[in-house]
Amino acid sequence: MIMLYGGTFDPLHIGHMIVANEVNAAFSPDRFIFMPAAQSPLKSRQAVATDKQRIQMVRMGIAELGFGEVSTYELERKGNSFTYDTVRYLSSQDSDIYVIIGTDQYDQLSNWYRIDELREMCQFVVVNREVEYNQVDSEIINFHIPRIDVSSTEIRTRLADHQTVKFWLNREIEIYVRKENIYEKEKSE
Ligand SMILES: Nc1ncnc2c1ncn2[C@@H]1O[C@H](COP(=O)(O)OP(=O)(O)OP(=O)(O)O)[C@@H](O)[C@H]1O
Ligand SMILES: O=C(O)c1ccc[n+]([C@@H]2O[C@H](COP(=O)([O-])O)[C@@H](O)[C@H]2O)c1
Repeated sequence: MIMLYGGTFDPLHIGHMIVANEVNAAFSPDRFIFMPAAQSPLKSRQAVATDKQRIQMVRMGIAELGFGEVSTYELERKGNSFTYDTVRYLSSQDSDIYVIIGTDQYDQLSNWYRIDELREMCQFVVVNREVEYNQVDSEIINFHIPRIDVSSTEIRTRLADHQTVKFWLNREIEIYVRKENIYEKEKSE
Protein backbone atom coordinates (compact mmCIF):
# COMPACT_ATOMS: atom_id res chain seq x y z
CA MET A 1 0.00 0.00 0.00
CA ILE A 2 1.27 3.44 -0.99
CA MET A 3 0.05 6.58 0.77
CA LEU A 4 0.58 9.56 -1.52
CA TYR A 5 0.66 13.06 -0.06
CA GLY A 6 1.02 15.69 -2.77
CA GLY A 7 1.31 19.40 -2.21
CA THR A 8 3.12 22.58 -3.04
CA PHE A 9 4.82 22.56 0.38
CA ASP A 10 5.84 26.22 0.02
CA PRO A 11 6.71 25.86 2.88
CA LEU A 12 5.95 22.51 4.56
CA HIS A 13 4.16 23.45 7.79
CA ILE A 14 2.78 22.00 11.00
CA GLY A 15 -0.59 21.26 9.34
CA HIS A 16 1.14 19.01 6.79
CA MET A 17 3.12 17.35 9.58
CA ILE A 18 0.01 16.56 11.65
CA VAL A 19 -1.85 15.25 8.59
CA ALA A 20 1.07 12.97 7.65
CA ASN A 21 1.64 11.69 11.17
CA GLU A 22 -2.03 10.98 11.95
CA VAL A 23 -2.70 9.27 8.61
CA ASN A 24 0.49 7.23 8.78
CA ALA A 25 -0.33 6.05 12.31
CA ALA A 26 -3.86 5.06 11.31
CA PHE A 27 -3.05 3.29 8.01
CA SER A 28 0.54 2.01 8.44
CA PRO A 29 1.20 2.13 4.68
CA ASP A 30 4.18 0.23 3.20
CA ARG A 31 5.36 3.53 1.72
CA PHE A 32 4.42 7.09 2.58
CA ILE A 33 5.38 9.34 -0.33
CA PHE A 34 5.55 13.13 -0.15
CA MET A 35 5.19 14.46 -3.69
CA PRO A 36 6.07 18.15 -4.15
CA ALA A 37 4.12 19.43 -7.16
CA ALA A 38 5.88 21.23 -10.00
CA GLN A 39 2.69 23.22 -10.59
CA SER A 40 -0.51 22.49 -8.73
CA PRO A 41 -3.08 22.47 -11.60
CA LEU A 42 -5.74 24.66 -10.00
CA LYS A 43 -3.34 27.21 -8.49
CA SER A 44 -2.67 30.32 -10.53
CA ARG A 45 0.65 31.20 -8.92
CA GLN A 46 3.93 29.34 -8.87
CA ALA A 47 5.87 28.36 -5.76
CA VAL A 48 8.08 31.04 -4.22
CA ALA A 49 10.72 28.58 -2.99
CA THR A 50 12.78 26.74 -5.60
CA ASP A 51 12.26 23.02 -6.28
CA LYS A 52 15.48 22.30 -4.42
CA GLN A 53 14.37 24.29 -1.39
CA ARG A 54 10.96 22.59 -1.30
CA ILE A 55 12.60 19.16 -1.50
CA GLN A 56 14.93 20.17 1.32
CA MET A 57 12.03 21.30 3.53
CA VAL A 58 10.19 18.03 2.92
CA ARG A 59 13.36 16.11 3.78
CA MET A 60 13.58 18.00 7.08
CA GLY A 61 9.95 17.16 7.80
CA ILE A 62 10.59 13.49 7.06
CA ALA A 63 13.59 13.50 9.43
CA GLU A 64 11.39 14.85 12.20
CA LEU A 65 8.51 12.47 11.45
CA GLY A 66 10.77 9.44 11.33
CA PHE A 67 9.00 7.93 8.31
CA GLY A 68 8.30 8.70 4.67
CA GLU A 69 10.14 9.45 1.47
CA VAL A 70 10.17 12.33 -0.97
CA SER A 71 9.64 11.76 -4.68
CA THR A 72 10.90 14.20 -7.31
CA TYR A 73 8.78 12.58 -10.01
CA GLU A 74 6.42 15.54 -10.52
CA LEU A 75 9.23 18.10 -10.30
CA GLU A 76 11.16 16.23 -12.98
CA ARG A 77 8.06 15.83 -15.13
CA LYS A 78 7.53 19.63 -14.90
CA GLY A 79 4.35 21.43 -16.00
CA ASN A 80 0.96 20.76 -14.41
CA SER A 81 1.20 18.06 -11.77
CA PHE A 82 -1.88 16.01 -12.52
CA THR A 83 -2.47 13.41 -9.84
CA TYR A 84 -3.90 11.10 -12.51
CA ASP A 85 -0.44 10.89 -14.17
CA THR A 86 1.29 10.35 -10.83
CA VAL A 87 -1.08 7.61 -9.68
CA ARG A 88 -0.78 5.89 -13.04
CA TYR A 89 3.01 5.95 -12.67
CA LEU A 90 2.90 4.67 -9.07
CA SER A 91 0.43 1.92 -10.01
CA SER A 92 3.26 0.07 -11.74
CA GLN A 93 4.97 -0.18 -8.32
CA ASP A 94 1.94 -0.98 -6.14
CA SER A 95 -1.70 -1.52 -7.07
CA ASP A 96 -3.02 -0.23 -3.75
CA ILE A 97 -2.78 3.55 -3.76
CA TYR A 98 -4.27 6.01 -1.31
CA VAL A 99 -4.20 9.78 -1.90
CA ILE A 100 -4.45 12.33 0.91
CA ILE A 101 -6.21 15.63 0.32
CA GLY A 102 -7.62 18.37 2.56
CA THR A 103 -11.19 19.69 2.49
CA ASP A 104 -10.24 22.56 0.14
CA GLN A 105 -9.10 20.10 -2.54
CA TYR A 106 -12.04 17.76 -1.91
CA ASP A 107 -14.38 20.70 -2.56
CA GLN A 108 -12.89 21.19 -6.02
CA LEU A 109 -12.30 17.53 -6.85
CA SER A 110 -14.78 17.67 -9.74
CA ASN A 111 -12.33 20.06 -11.48
CA TRP A 112 -9.41 17.64 -11.27
CA TYR A 113 -7.99 16.15 -14.46
CA ARG A 114 -9.66 12.83 -15.45
CA ILE A 115 -11.23 12.63 -12.03
CA ASP A 116 -13.66 9.82 -12.82
CA GLU A 117 -10.83 7.54 -13.92
CA LEU A 118 -8.65 8.68 -11.02
CA ARG A 119 -11.36 7.81 -8.53
CA GLU A 120 -11.32 4.27 -9.92
CA MET A 121 -7.53 4.06 -9.66
CA CYS A 122 -7.02 5.16 -6.05
CA GLN A 123 -8.70 5.64 -2.72
CA PHE A 124 -9.00 9.26 -1.54
CA VAL A 125 -8.45 10.07 2.14
CA VAL A 126 -9.93 13.47 3.01
CA VAL A 127 -8.71 15.29 6.10
CA ASN A 128 -10.69 18.16 7.63
CA ARG A 129 -9.26 21.57 6.90
CA GLU A 130 -10.81 24.77 8.23
CA VAL A 131 -13.81 22.71 9.23
CA GLU A 132 -14.28 20.58 12.30
CA TYR A 133 -15.74 17.65 10.34
CA ASN A 134 -15.94 16.72 6.67
CA GLN A 135 -18.89 15.42 4.76
CA VAL A 136 -17.70 13.23 1.91
CA ASP A 137 -19.12 10.77 -0.61
CA SER A 138 -19.61 7.26 0.73
CA GLU A 139 -16.73 5.68 -1.25
CA ILE A 140 -14.22 8.24 0.05
CA ILE A 141 -12.44 7.89 3.38
CA ASN A 142 -13.30 10.66 5.82
CA PHE A 143 -10.35 11.15 8.15
CA HIS A 144 -10.48 13.40 11.20
CA ILE A 145 -7.49 15.31 12.57
CA PRO A 146 -7.32 17.93 15.30
CA ARG A 147 -8.22 21.03 13.30
CA ILE A 148 -5.24 23.24 12.60
CA ASP A 149 -5.89 26.40 10.62
CA VAL A 150 -2.40 26.99 9.27
CA SER A 151 -1.58 27.66 5.62
CA SER A 152 1.60 28.18 3.64
CA THR A 153 0.11 31.44 2.37
CA GLU A 154 -0.26 32.86 5.87
CA ILE A 155 3.24 31.73 6.80
CA ARG A 156 4.73 33.42 3.71
CA THR A 157 2.86 36.63 4.56
CA ARG A 158 4.03 36.50 8.17
CA LEU A 159 7.63 35.97 7.14
CA ALA A 160 7.41 38.83 4.63
CA ASP A 161 6.01 41.03 7.44
CA HIS A 162 8.72 39.89 9.89
CA GLN A 163 6.16 38.34 12.22
CA THR A 164 6.60 35.21 14.28
CA VAL A 165 6.04 31.75 12.76
CA LYS A 166 7.23 29.88 15.84
CA PHE A 167 5.45 26.49 16.08
CA TRP A 168 3.83 27.05 12.66
CA LEU A 169 6.91 25.51 11.08
CA ASN A 170 9.16 22.75 12.28
CA ARG A 171 12.14 24.39 14.03
CA GLU A 172 14.73 23.21 11.50
CA ILE A 173 12.56 24.41 8.64
CA GLU A 174 12.13 27.83 10.24
CA ILE A 175 15.90 28.15 10.63
CA TYR A 176 16.32 27.06 7.00
CA VAL A 177 13.80 29.48 5.46
CA ARG A 178 15.29 32.35 7.46
CA LYS A 179 18.86 31.44 6.54
CA GLU A 180 17.97 31.11 2.84
CA ASN A 181 15.83 34.26 3.03
CA ILE A 182 13.17 32.51 0.98
CA TYR A 183 10.07 34.46 1.88
CA GLU A 184 11.32 37.72 3.40
CA LYS A 185 12.33 39.41 0.21
CA GLU A 186 8.90 39.76 -1.34
CA LYS A 187 5.33 39.75 -0.18
CA SER A 188 3.49 36.77 -1.61
CA GLU A 189 -0.07 37.71 -2.58
N1 LIG B 1 -3.69 22.98 7.92
C1 LIG B 1 -4.05 21.95 7.14
N2 LIG B 1 -4.94 21.03 7.59
C2 LIG B 1 -5.33 20.00 6.78
N3 LIG B 1 -4.88 19.80 5.51
C3 LIG B 1 -4.00 20.68 5.02
C4 LIG B 1 -3.53 21.79 5.80
N4 LIG B 1 -2.66 22.51 5.06
C5 LIG B 1 -2.58 21.89 3.87
N5 LIG B 1 -3.39 20.80 3.83
C6 LIG B 1 -3.57 19.89 2.70
O1 LIG B 1 -2.28 19.47 2.26
C7 LIG B 1 -2.22 19.43 0.82
C8 LIG B 1 -1.09 20.30 0.32
O2 LIG B 1 -1.30 21.63 0.75
P1 LIG B 1 -0.35 22.83 0.24
O3 LIG B 1 1.04 22.39 0.19
O4 LIG B 1 -0.93 23.45 -0.97
O5 LIG B 1 -0.46 23.85 1.48
P2 LIG B 1 -1.36 25.13 1.67
O6 LIG B 1 -1.18 25.57 3.09
O7 LIG B 1 -2.76 24.88 1.18
O8 LIG B 1 -0.63 26.15 0.68
P3 LIG B 1 -1.04 27.60 0.13
O9 LIG B 1 -1.49 28.42 1.30
O10 LIG B 1 0.22 28.08 -0.50
O11 LIG B 1 -2.17 27.37 -0.86
C9 LIG B 1 -3.61 19.85 0.32
O12 LIG B 1 -4.37 18.67 0.07
C10 LIG B 1 -4.20 20.60 1.51
O13 LIG B 1 -5.60 20.52 1.55
O1 LIG C 1 -4.85 16.36 -10.86
C1 LIG C 1 -5.42 17.47 -10.73
O2 LIG C 1 -6.18 17.95 -11.60
C2 LIG C 1 -5.15 18.25 -9.46
C3 LIG C 1 -5.82 19.45 -9.21
C4 LIG C 1 -5.54 20.15 -8.04
C5 LIG C 1 -4.60 19.64 -7.14
N1 LIG C 1 -3.97 18.47 -7.42
C6 LIG C 1 -2.95 17.94 -6.50
O3 LIG C 1 -3.38 18.07 -5.18
C7 LIG C 1 -2.24 18.27 -4.34
C8 LIG C 1 -2.47 19.45 -3.43
O4 LIG C 1 -2.54 20.63 -4.21
P1 LIG C 1 -2.26 22.05 -3.55
O5 LIG C 1 -2.75 23.06 -4.57
O6 LIG C 1 -3.07 22.09 -2.28
O7 LIG C 1 -0.79 22.13 -3.30
C9 LIG C 1 -1.04 18.43 -5.29
O8 LIG C 1 -0.36 17.19 -5.33
C10 LIG C 1 -1.68 18.73 -6.61
O9 LIG C 1 -0.89 18.28 -7.72
C11 LIG C 1 -4.23 17.77 -8.55
